[in-house]
Order: sequence, then structure tokens, then C-alpha cells
Amino acid sequence: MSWDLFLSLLLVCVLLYLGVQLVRFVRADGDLTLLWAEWQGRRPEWELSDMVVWVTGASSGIGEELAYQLSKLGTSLVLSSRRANELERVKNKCLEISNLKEKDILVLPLDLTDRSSHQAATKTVLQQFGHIDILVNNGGRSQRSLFKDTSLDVYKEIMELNFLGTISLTKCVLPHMMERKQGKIVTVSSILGFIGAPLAGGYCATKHALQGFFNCLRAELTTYPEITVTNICPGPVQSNIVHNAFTEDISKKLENVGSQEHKMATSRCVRLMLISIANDLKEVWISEQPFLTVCYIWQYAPTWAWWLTNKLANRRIENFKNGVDADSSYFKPLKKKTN
Ligand SMILES: NC(=O)c1ccc[n+]([C@@H]2O[C@H](COP(=O)([O-])OP(=O)(O)OC[C@H]3O[C@@H](n4cnc5c(N)ncnc54)[C@H](O)[C@@H]3O)[C@@H](O)[C@H]2O)c1
Repeated sequence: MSWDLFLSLLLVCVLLYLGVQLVRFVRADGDLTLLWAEWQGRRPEWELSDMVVWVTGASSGIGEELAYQLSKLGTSLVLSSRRANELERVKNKCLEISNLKEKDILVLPLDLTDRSSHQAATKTVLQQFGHIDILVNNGGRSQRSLFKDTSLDVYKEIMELNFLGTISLTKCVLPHMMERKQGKIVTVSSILGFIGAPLAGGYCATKHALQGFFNCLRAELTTYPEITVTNICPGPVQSNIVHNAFTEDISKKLENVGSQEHKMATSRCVRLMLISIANDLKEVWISEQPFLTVCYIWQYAPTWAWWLTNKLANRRIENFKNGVDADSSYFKPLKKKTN
């Protein structure tokens, strides 16, 4: 083979390799540690079966799907949110699709903002199952309104729910985990827990607060190596979150919710969450593009990130004003992954 031919073949191979890596990067829907764990790490099927898992916000969206996927793994479940009838519906479906029995699923209505009820709720779980292996702090609400239009009451209320409600329940469960010297505290934060976006100032503040809080708590628990703290940071995911979002006034509902189809499939998000929990990952980003790229640039070159952030931010406000979902139509995603 001539030297020229060899070099041409080598160049083609390198270009092919780079092409494949580029497609993989564009299609990636998790940060590097998460993708590694998905490829080489521990499987949720090996690690999580037989555990007792308490999921808040289990009546809808991510929490509901989490209940279904966990039930298939054989975990005992505590399902919490405010509406008992919705939790019963989720429980019945769990029983239908898994080998769990009635006694394996506790429906435990709970309002995260009613902090005085959290101790009694924890006691009820311990009476039923004897212990709690995993607490998934998932319940919460988002926000769609500009700061200039938004009442301060909204900021107070969203902080009460997403931040104080979450740490209040954690405070009730943690002593029990410390006594056993084991447990997993998993909190569903958001990519808005470390980047910013318009229309969600209050929500973003609560998620930043959660990130800061749980990063500190993890550092306080170094003498308890078997208690792990995982912050899950999803980008946009299909659920009822926009439907249930706060607006500029406490009592006002969002008028135009818009289609949610362009967002990441709930089942895929939850599968990646389970992989994160099984592998005790400390912080994970679960998101499709372009948000994942924004997260990386935001971390490594925050000032440059503003160029892209501003473009997305303008589009977000425009979308919102036009009555479509704020995160729609940045660009069409490649074929969606579903699990
Ligand atoms: N869907 C997304 O795009 C997305 C992105 C990033 C983070 N998240 C986070 O995921 C979590 C779940 O949200 P989702 O997308 O499934 O939304 P969702 O609206 O479908 O579900 C929210 C759940 O929280 C519960 N909840 C709300 N207020 C409560 C209260 N006062 N007490 C107890 N439970 C309460 C609801 O009843 C529901 O079960 C939230 O913490 C949210 O911030 C969602």
C-alpha cells in the first residue's frame, strides 16, 4: 500500500470516529459520570430490589413513573403527595404491573408545606416497614412568570414547598438513617439548580437552595459513609409540572400550558435516576440537548455561557408570550430515547 493511500485511509477512519463521537455527544442525555454508570455501573435490578423507598410527589409525572419502575424492581413503596385518590390509582397500577402485594405499598397522603405533620408521617412509615432505605424528595412545583409581574407571596410559597418542605422531611428521616448507619437521600433538583432561566426566578432559587443544602449535608455525613446524598438535576421532562406551575399570583393558574411532547420521555428520565441511585452518584444531569451543552458551558466558561443562555432566554420568553411551552422549539431533537 502506498503511503498516500495509507494516510487517506487513516484520515477517513479518524473522521468517521469523530463523526460517531459527535453524534453520541448530540444524542447524550446525561452527564459523563451518569453515562459511564449506565454503561459500566451497577444495575438498579441488582441494587434496589428488596429496599423500602419513600417517594414524595408520587401522584404525577416523575414520581408516578418512579413508583412504576421501582415496583417492577420489587421495592416496597411509600407513596406520598396530597391527593389520596390519585395515590390509590398509582398504587393499583403498581400492583397490576408488578409482583408486589397490598402490604408492600403504603399510601401516605402528605402535604410538604404542612411541616408539623412530617414527624408523624415518618413514624407511620417506620411502623409499617421497620426502616427506610431510600427517601426520594421529589414533590415540588415550578413557576412561569417574570419577576416584574410576580407577587412576593409566590416566592414565599414556592420556598416553603420546594425547599423548607423538603428539608423538613429529610430532618425527620435522617436520624433514623444515622441510627442504622445507612440510607440514601435522593433529591430531585433541576438543571435550574445550577443554571438560570427567565420566568422561573423563584423556582430556580429553591433548586439552587436545595443543591447548596444537600451538598453541605453530604459533607456533614462523611463519618457515615453508608449514607449517601444524591442530587438529581433533570432538564425538561414530560409531566404535569407546567400545568401545576405557580404564576405571578398564588391563586392564578397558567392559562396556556402548551404541548409537552418535545420534552424528554418520563420513563427515560426515571431509568437514569434509578441508575444514579444504584451507583450512589452525587450529582447527575439528566437532559437532552441543547440544555446539556448549556450545563457544560455554564460550568466551565460561565461568562461565555451567557451568549448561548441569552439566545435561549429570549426564545423562552417569546414562546411563553405566544402561548406555547416555554421550552419548545429550540430545535427539533433527534429520535427520542424512551428507556
Ligand atoms: N418535569 C420537569 O421538566 C422537571 C425538570 C426538573 C426538575 N423537575 C422536578 O421533578 C419533581 C417532580 O415534578 P414533575 O415534573 O413530576 O411534576 P408534576 O407536577 O407532574 O408532579 C409533582 C408532584 O409533586 C406533588 N406536590 C406538589 N405540591 C405538593 C405539596 N404541597 N405536598 C406534597 N406533594 C406536592 C404533586 O402532587 C405531584 O405528585 C419536582 O421537584 C420538579 O421540580 C421536573
